[in-house]
Amino acid sequence: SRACSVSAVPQLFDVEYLAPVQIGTPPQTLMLNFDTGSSDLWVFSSETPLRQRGGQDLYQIEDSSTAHRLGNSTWSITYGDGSRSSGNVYLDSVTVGGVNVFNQAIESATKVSSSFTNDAASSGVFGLGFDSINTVSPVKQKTFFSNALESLEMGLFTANLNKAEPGNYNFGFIDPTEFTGPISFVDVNATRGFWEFEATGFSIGGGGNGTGNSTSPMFVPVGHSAIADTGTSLLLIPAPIVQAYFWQVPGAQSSARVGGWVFPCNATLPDLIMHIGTYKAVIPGELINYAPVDTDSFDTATVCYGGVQSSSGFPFAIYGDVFFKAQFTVFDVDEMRLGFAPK
Ligand SMILES: CC[C@H](C)[C@H](NC(=O)[C@H](C)NC(=O)[C@@H](CCSC)NC[C@@H](N)Cc1ccccc1)C(=O)O
Repeated sequence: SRACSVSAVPQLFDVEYLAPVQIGTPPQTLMLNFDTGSSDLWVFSSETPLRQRGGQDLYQIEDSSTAHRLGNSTWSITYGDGSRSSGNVYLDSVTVGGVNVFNQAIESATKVSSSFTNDAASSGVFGLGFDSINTVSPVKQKTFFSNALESLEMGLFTANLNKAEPGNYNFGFIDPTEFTGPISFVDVNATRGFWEFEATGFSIGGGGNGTGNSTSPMFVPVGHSAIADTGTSLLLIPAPIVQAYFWQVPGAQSSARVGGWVFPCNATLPDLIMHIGTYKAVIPGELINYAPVDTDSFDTATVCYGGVQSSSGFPFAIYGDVFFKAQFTVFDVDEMRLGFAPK
């Protein structure tokens, strides 16, 4: 089929969104982390050492009649959070929501780091970045989207993620029921292999309880490069913006112990508006209350962790799932652009 849709299921605290992928013949369905911030499709498999498994469903290579080894090829990937995995490469049939790619490179893990072992729900990562950063050696392999492109109605896919309930990824078409108003587009720079774009600044909106000030909030021109990364949970942006935001929240502080900005869970959080070209991406305050850090047994006040944190340490901002819960996003490789619309 020339288009497809697949559900995106949030895990606890929306830390990641997993989608079902069929691999091999007969089809084996695995839940994979759809990640626009990387370009390797890798899975836990029958080659993953027993002590590095943690209950994940596995790609049983020997059970697939269409699997064949990609000779003397290996892969090895490191992610921004320090997690890593590596292994061998097979070609096999992959189907997502009914769209099939016959000889998709599937990277079988013979080694994974502990954060992957400890994540029982995820059987691997489904890269949706640009082929240039695929790690297979000696010959880089293409992503599913890249391989499926010629058979898709339109050369794009969309992300429609939700807080604590399933959303979906669509390939080859834009579903007008998933957003409101016109889609605003911004150019993509794929030089670093990511869906990279330029944001121009921010403003801080009214509180969640409609106490927004009568005049429109002041635009602050803190321009920055950013990548659209569905594989990152939070919205990581320049420290001055995060500071200015949490200075509006009584009791908020940047905690070295916790490793980021925290605040009283009963705080009313203002909206954060990221300006991208002429588009104003509103992230409602309630999405910025990411999760409780801990409950102080001596009083009801609990400490909560910000869904917006600093991107210092990275060469760009990382617009992760907190952003995609608020904005319908189009990843358009035909026109090399990203599209955003309110939901
Ligand atoms: C430290 C490694 C740097 C970041 C770089 N690696 C990358 O850029 C990789 C491809 N992408 C990533 O590490 C990031 C994007 C760049 S962050 C600087 N996205 C993917 C990540 N969020 C997905 C993930 C999924 C599940 C578990 C953890 C992480 C490299 O290999 O050089």
